[in-house]
Amino acid sequence: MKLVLIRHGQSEWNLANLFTGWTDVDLTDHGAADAKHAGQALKQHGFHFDVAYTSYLKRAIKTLNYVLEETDSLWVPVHKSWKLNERHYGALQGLNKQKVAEKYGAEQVHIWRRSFDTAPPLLEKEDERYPGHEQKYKEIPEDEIPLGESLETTIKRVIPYWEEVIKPSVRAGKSVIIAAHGNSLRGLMKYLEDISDEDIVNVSIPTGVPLVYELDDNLEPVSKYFIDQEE
Ligand SMILES: O=C(O)[C@@H](CO)OP(=O)(O)O
Repeated sequence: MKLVLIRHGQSEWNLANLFTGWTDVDLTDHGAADAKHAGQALKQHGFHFDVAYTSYLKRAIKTLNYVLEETDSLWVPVHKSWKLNERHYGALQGLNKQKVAEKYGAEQVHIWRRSFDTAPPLLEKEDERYPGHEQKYKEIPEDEIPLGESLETTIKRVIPYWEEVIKPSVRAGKSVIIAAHGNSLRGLMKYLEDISDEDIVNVSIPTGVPLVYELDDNLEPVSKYFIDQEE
């Protein structure tokens, strides 16, 4: 069985080097082109999909749509969930990564960006960036609306969604693609590959490049590879 993961193509805030998290920024033209190339590469390698999963954020949704279009799979059911959203970056959202590094030090910024269990500074509920103010998050119980997430707390929402919703589709033999984000996908990779809390610090995922897992009958990964968009 194969499972395809793809991080969205370059977003406006990737380009501007801003902490993004749940901020719903669009793809750049470059990001849209990356997503189309990813779809073309998947098609060349014989991929087609039966079902797709993505987040509530347009950079992932649009990336998925480009991939589905290029693989003649626009018809497939698409399931969206906030549980696949990027890690919420709390009070860092909207700040420039370089400027924050100048103020707090590169090491602190690396810890905020890549550590397993360090959360960013949290938002206040009165903050306009609080997700509870947005229509699309009205379904989330108030005590589950994040004020800022570590990778560890992101995993606590991503993995139940994988186990309860996505995994049954894979187990049923469906060809599944998940279009999501750097840190929601790092959380899933950590779980699938049993990567340690220490080693996950060194894992980053490129934008707009499909990552294929080949899974055995127990859905344990037996191999993984990126599909190069230039091929
Ligand atoms: O800003 C963000 O939300 C993420 C993804 O772009 O950044 P990083 O995990 O690389 O800090």
